[in-house]
Amino acid sequence: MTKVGIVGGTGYTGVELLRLLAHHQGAHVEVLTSRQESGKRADQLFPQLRGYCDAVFESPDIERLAKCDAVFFATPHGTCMQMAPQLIERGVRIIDLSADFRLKDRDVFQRWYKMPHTAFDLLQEAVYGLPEFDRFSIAHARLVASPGCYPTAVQLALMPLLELGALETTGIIADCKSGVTGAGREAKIGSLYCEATDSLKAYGVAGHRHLPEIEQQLAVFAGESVQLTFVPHLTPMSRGIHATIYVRPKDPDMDFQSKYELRYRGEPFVDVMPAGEHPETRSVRGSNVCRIALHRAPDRKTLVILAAIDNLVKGASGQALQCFNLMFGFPETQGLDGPALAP
Ligand SMILES: NC(=O)C1=CN([C@@H]2O[C@H](COP(=O)(O)OP(=O)(O)OC[C@H]3O[C@@H](n4cnc5c(N)ncnc54)[C@H](OP(=O)(O)O)[C@@H]3O)[C@@H](O)[C@H]2O)C=CC1
Ligand SMILES: CC(=O)N[C@@H](CCC(=O)OP(=O)(O)O)C(=O)O
Repeated sequence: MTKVGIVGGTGYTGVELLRLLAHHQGAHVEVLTSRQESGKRADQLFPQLRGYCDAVFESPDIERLAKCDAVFFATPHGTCMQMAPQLIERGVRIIDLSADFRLKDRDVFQRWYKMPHTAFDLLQEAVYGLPEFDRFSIAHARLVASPGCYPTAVQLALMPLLELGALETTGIIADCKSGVTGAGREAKIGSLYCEATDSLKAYGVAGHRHLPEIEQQLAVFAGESVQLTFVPHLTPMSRGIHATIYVRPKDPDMDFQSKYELRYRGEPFVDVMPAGEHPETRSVRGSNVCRIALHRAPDRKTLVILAAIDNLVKGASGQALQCFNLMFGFPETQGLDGPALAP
């Protein structure tokens, strides 16, 4: 059994990792941390885990975590960078769900996250954990930076055409909607039922911290800088991300559908829907799948790309587990099989 640690086991992504790992044949949760719930059994706080998880929360401790083969950090930004150097030195492989190692440029990180980066020597080594782009590097990584939820949907939606050099690389618009679990489990006024329900609002229009992450990665696909307008919205659903992306193809007559089908052929977690379909967040609820559909706008010059993921699965814990499987030689779909929970 591969010994796994989870730092931040009481958060939405930490608990989702526990749910997914319950179906994993080759991993055992050896260390599970929470500073606030230390001493309590996980299945006492989260009864859905009764019969599946015998782990007990403990405070994060390097010596305990160093006994694991892999440690997932399901923690706020700034936590993993404090512990990662010591754990990597001890031979532990790390999958970080936070943004600590996603941005390659330390100054860009510090500007957007408003904190000093204390482990910047690991920034270049960290592998960005999007398996559909580079599963080989993930498989060999000591440190994987699991992508953000919005960036996952936007990248999978745009990667095929950017790789082909088929898009105008300015003026791309990504209009994205997220469920409330995207904001984490910590008590915040904006996440209260009465604040979030029966309403929809944009936020971060002037600049959201996922913008530099998305632009960094799109530039890797395109081989040139890509300029994007990214507008996130909070929607009254618990899980899900929906991205509506407007692009200008260089050749509007290109057969986009077949390019996507070809690019994602054999990908277990990307579903290119038949032409004319519309992905729904409920069709990916609880699943690691990103569903994509392509539509030509009536002007015939604009292509509209739709993508739906579950922010807690393909947008976070599922993708992190997919990376773990690649790193430890398990089938990539281990613990991630099965259809979504819809309706
Ligand atoms: N929610 C989502 O949809 C997504 C989240 N992410 C990222 O994943 C990470 C986790 O997100 P999420 O699960 O929503 O967060 P939550 O706020 O729900 O949970 C955070 C967890 O981290 C623990 N924690 C907080 N501060 C520290 C600390 N200083 N040291 C150790 N543990 C700490 C908390 O437990 P305790 O305080 O008891 O120790 C808690 O278990 C974040 O970086 C987030 O940005 C990425 C993609 C999607
Ligand atoms: C709805 C909501 O608040 N979503 C979060 C992003 C989700 C997320 O967790 O992204 P990271 O992994 O980069 O932290 C936000 O906009 O800040």
